[in-house]
Amino acid sequence: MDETENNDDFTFCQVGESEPKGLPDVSSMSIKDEKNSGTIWGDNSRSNVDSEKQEKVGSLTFKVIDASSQKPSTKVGGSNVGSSKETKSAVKKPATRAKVPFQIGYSHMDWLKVTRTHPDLAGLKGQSNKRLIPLSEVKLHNTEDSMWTVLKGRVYNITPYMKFHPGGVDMLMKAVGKDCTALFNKYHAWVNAEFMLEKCLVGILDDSRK
Ligand code: HEM
Repeated sequence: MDETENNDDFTFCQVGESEPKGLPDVSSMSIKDEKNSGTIWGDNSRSNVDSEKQEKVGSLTFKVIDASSQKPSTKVGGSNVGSSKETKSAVKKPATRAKVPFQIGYSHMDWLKVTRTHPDLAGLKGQSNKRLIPLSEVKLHNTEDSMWTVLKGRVYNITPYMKFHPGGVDMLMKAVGKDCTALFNKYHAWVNAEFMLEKCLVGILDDSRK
């Protein structure tokens, strides 16, 4: 078989015998039951804890330990094990992502089909999509029949994409007539909009003009 057809491209890495340097010896550590010791850190590390209080989130009860005056003696790879900051950040609620009901005919695949079949999604009517466009012109396109946005320095006509947006029309409306790069990155920096909106490109943002 030709070597280029060979799918067997796994990379194996040999694990050496020696212990990695700079890590604590975990074999000597022990995790004690709450009933016996009250903590999983063992007795020594608790001696300079400032205060300890019980807190409740939903059905979970946990202890918040304020060790702010503790010296950073147990640093491993840049993180201070058992610091009060870390203990508290575990309590932080995760950001909720509202699920938008899926509409038949408006899936990602449906959108891709539209981009392949529609002759002029951007509404260019023969104009070049390399034209330099000032933000003032983008701002004018905030009506239902023409909605423009700026994303990463490019100007798009997102009117045809509205109903296909998995985050919903209302969310995408926040992008209309302005630069939505920050919002876009906040919600989904991983989305390849350059590819998805390729056919909606109307021009390049002109930074030199207002
Ligand atoms: C302008 C270009 C945009 C494109 C091409 C786009 C595309 C997408 C895509 C492909 C998803 C699904 C991502 C996934 O499931 O991992 C998504 C979800 C989402 N988008 Fe956008 N988006 C854009 C702008 C925005 C803006 C400006 C906002 C906020 C104001 C926003 C808010 C959201 C939210 C909240 C979701 C999550 C919906 C869910 O989890 O069900 N998007 N978007």
